[in-house]
Amino acid sequence: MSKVDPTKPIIQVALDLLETDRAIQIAKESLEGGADWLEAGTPLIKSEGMDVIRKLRDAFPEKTIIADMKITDTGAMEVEMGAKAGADIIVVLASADDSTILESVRAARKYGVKIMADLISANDPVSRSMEVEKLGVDYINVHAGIDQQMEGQDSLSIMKEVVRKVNIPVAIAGGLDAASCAEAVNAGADVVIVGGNIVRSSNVTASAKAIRESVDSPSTVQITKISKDEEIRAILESVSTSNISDAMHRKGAMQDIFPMFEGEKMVGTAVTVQTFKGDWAKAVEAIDEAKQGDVIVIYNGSRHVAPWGGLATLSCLNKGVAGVVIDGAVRDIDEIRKIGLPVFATCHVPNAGEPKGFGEINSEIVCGNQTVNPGDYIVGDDSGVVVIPKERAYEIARRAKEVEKTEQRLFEEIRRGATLSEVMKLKKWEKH
Ligand SMILES: O=C([C@H](O)CO)[C@H](O)[C@H](O)COP(=O)(O)O
Repeated sequence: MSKVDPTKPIIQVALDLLETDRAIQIAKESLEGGADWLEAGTPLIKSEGMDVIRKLRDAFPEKTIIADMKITDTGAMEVEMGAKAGADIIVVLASADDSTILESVRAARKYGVKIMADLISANDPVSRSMEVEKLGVDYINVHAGIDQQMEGQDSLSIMKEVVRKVNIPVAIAGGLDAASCAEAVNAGADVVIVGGNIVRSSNVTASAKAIRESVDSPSTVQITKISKDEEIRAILESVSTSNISDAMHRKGAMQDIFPMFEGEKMVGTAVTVQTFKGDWAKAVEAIDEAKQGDVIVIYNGSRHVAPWGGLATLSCLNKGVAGVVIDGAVRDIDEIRKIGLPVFATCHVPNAGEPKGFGEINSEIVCGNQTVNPGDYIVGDDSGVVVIPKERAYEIARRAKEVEKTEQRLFEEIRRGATLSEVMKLKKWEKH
């Protein structure tokens, strides 16, 4: 049960952006959707300095403004900066030394502001929450950082313990959406801090409104739990290969592999095939090894003799195979188009080889100049094919989703009349 007002938990929107003018516009749209508090996010403060707090204060004189400074040292000096710039609540790292927290609290009392202690990366967050409460902080934030979220960490289970141990209001942050906000409120969160799922949405007001509704009526929100693999596949279905390439810092894209017809999306886990020029046996036998939702990834190496065609493609449908990638040629494009299974290859030719039987199924291969291991996630669309190592699949999927969200918001701002370089302030961010 919330310690502040159980009927109206607070929505704090984290303006994790780089530019003041975009932050102010997005803040306005979030408030229209029902957000309560405005947070100058850490990246925004680093990019624009304390001036962004002054500008937020001028633009929103009545609103509670949080400066997410994540103070680690010189507590008094930094709290003074935040307070004099116009913040109401200043964020100190709970993992900072006790001396820094005490100095922050003393300065906060002097300047009439409050302190929120952020438990991000604290060694023993539950014990530390009790310690920082004793040191005098006003709020605790149980927080899974953005990089931590990408690796699957979340803050809800820790928050459930923290709310039982402290008497001050508890905030929660870490990739919250409408459903997880409802869960957090049900578990006793007083403040839900939402960044990406509001500020990078193409419709900020609607996203804030959805969070407002779930926070105000948390018991009506349906929570569905799915497996990691289902979650990875669902995210990869919703993003593009370009989003994934950005998330992988331009690694993972196969070279010289193209869709054989357009408009097909393919997501699945690799069954790998090493075969040889003019030999199609292993490529076709791999269909029998494949499970529902697999992608058959073949190295063949010939541009002139195809190890794959229409009959093999039709066989894939019977096994629920999600698609085929061939470093080499494919034939029967007209049949494959009718069958509708996504097939990606180097080129197409009419010639087939023979079923000689050389090669391996499910060994490490190189396809399109990328190493592919069995079980790696393979995604294809009109831009090409990317391979995601299975060990990093969840993280890359989550990061690709963040890339997609950022782009959706940029699309929206360009649609309103700006150009890409204006929105991104390209000149300002060129290397000095
Ligand atoms: O504090 C945050 C992070 O460390 C970057 O500064 C975020 O504002 C916080 O995690 C909320 O953002 P989302 O996780 O994107 O909801």
